[in-house]
Amino acid sequence: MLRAYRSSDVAAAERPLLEAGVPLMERASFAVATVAARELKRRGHTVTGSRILILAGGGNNGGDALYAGAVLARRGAAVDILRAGDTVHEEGLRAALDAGARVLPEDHVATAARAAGLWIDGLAGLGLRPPLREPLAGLVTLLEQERDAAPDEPIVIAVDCPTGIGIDDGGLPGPALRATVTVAMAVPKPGLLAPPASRLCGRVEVADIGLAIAEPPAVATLTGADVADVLREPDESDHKYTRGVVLLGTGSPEYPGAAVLTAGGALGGGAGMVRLDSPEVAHLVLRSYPEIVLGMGRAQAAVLGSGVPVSDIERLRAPLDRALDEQYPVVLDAGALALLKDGYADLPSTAVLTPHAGELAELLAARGEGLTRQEIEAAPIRAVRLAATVTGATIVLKGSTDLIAGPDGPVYAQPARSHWRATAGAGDVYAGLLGALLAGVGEEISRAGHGYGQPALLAAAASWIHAEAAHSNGPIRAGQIADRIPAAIAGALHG
Ligand SMILES: NC(=O)C1=CN([C@@H]2O[C@H](COP(=O)(O)OP(=O)(O)OC[C@H]3O[C@@H](n4cnc5c(N)ncnc54)[C@H](O)[C@@H]3O)[C@@H](O)[C@H]2O)[C@@H](O)CC1
Ligand SMILES: Nc1ncnc2c1ncn2[C@@H]1O[C@H](COP(=O)(O)OP(=O)(O)O)[C@@H](O)[C@H]1O
Ligand SMILES: [K+]
Repeated sequence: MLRAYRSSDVAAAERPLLEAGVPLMERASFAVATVAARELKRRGHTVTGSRILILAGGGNNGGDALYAGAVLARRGAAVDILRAGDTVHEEGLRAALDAGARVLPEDHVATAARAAGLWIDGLAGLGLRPPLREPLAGLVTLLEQERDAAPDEPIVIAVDCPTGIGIDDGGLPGPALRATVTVAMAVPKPGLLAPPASRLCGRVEVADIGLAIAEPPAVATLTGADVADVLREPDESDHKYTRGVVLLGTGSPEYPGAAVLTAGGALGGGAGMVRLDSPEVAHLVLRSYPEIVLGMGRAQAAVLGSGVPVSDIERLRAPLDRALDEQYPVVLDAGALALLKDGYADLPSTAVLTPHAGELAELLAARGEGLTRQEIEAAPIRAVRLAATVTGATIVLKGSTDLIAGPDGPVYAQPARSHWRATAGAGDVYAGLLGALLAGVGEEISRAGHGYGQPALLAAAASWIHAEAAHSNGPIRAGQIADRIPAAIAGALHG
């Protein structure tokens, strides 16, 4: 699991080590220089003979970059230093100059940026409160223009974070310097995992500088190994009912395919049985999946609303009330979200809402929290947390990176592996898959009260599986994503 911590938690953990004289900056700069050398090699270059631009701001982030410049200059690189800030880390600057680096005159920035094959962004790190002020804002804008104009894009190594991003909230309130690789010191910070800031980070590498943080993470990303831990494999004591029954209240004459796709997601996700309570489209679903059973009945989880138009949502009220009364998990998608606009003031965390940004804006507006779709997209971590707090439910904000928040615990940020996933019906497949995961541990969830944390963890696991199943170098249909879920699960369980 990638665990991201707020900058204040990182600073608090660093303090005693710095007071004890632990050379954190030396370790950090060595990690940056190592990554820089490796990236040059990947492109067929050597450190010797390469031209490198060190962007040194006034804080310790600039210090890291200057010491990294010293290491690279000693290894034969031609290193130019851009002093951005009235003061820079003096020892770092001396080390770089002693190793043969040179300080650029101010009016040479554009020329030096164009000449360098690799830039090290040490303009600002954890101490930054965006948006950038002048002169940094102008400098970053100029560098971005130079990069766009360059025939060969330079490699940009961000020290700790791309300068300008919202480190703790994932926002992008102004200009920021996009990176090829971000070398996160000790731990990632929330903006490295969560959009929109995460889109500027390139590949995130974590440098072990010997710092451990005990606090719970603010944002986390599951890996395949975490998903394997979360899934319960059937054993000799299982039968279809213990595996979990998923009840679908999905699809309608207007959107019949949604019933097929949620059924595909639930069956692919390993439900012991899938029941369908949508008589008007039952025959269509049976044609694709003869495994499904028709009608209401006992269930360990329900999936409601995918492909149900607002004109028809009253039919979802009975299955929703039943899930809430019997305390089993329920996924509320599309049409079912409209049902929540009146009443249902206090939902349990076992109700999992799966809106995209537009649906989340409507849901929040109905609860007196006026956030536009654009505001949600600009600060989505804040929006999912807010939605979880005001509803009590678990929220999955679907997008290029799915963001998942429960009433407590971290926000999970699960990135897509391919943007071909953005196709009609992919969300329906997700809803069905999530239903299967929730049903498989449904009994455990109800027994542990409302199982805080657990539904969010399972929703994050479903996002990982969905992203894996949708991984593709070319177009993919939602039905194909459903078909590839079993292989994605097998891959998580058995590599
Ligand atoms: N704390 C430490 O001693 C260690 C820190 N490390 C590095 O140090 C960094 C943190 O160092 P600092 O706390 O010095 O912070 P920074 O290096 O991020 O310095 C903040 C600088 O940005 C400027 N700034 C802040 N907001 C601005 C805005 N909106 N517009 C323009 N300028 C702005 C400040 O005036 C200051 O010069 C980490 O990210 C990491 O790279 C590592 O060396 C490991 C040890
Ligand atoms: N840019 C993107 N890249 C990858 N996946 C995306 C992107 N945008 C959205 N998605 C995914 O596509 C799906 C869209 O779901 P949704 O909006 O409910 O559409 P539908 O109702 O047609 O299924 C979600 O699983 C979401 O995570
Ligand atoms: K930086």
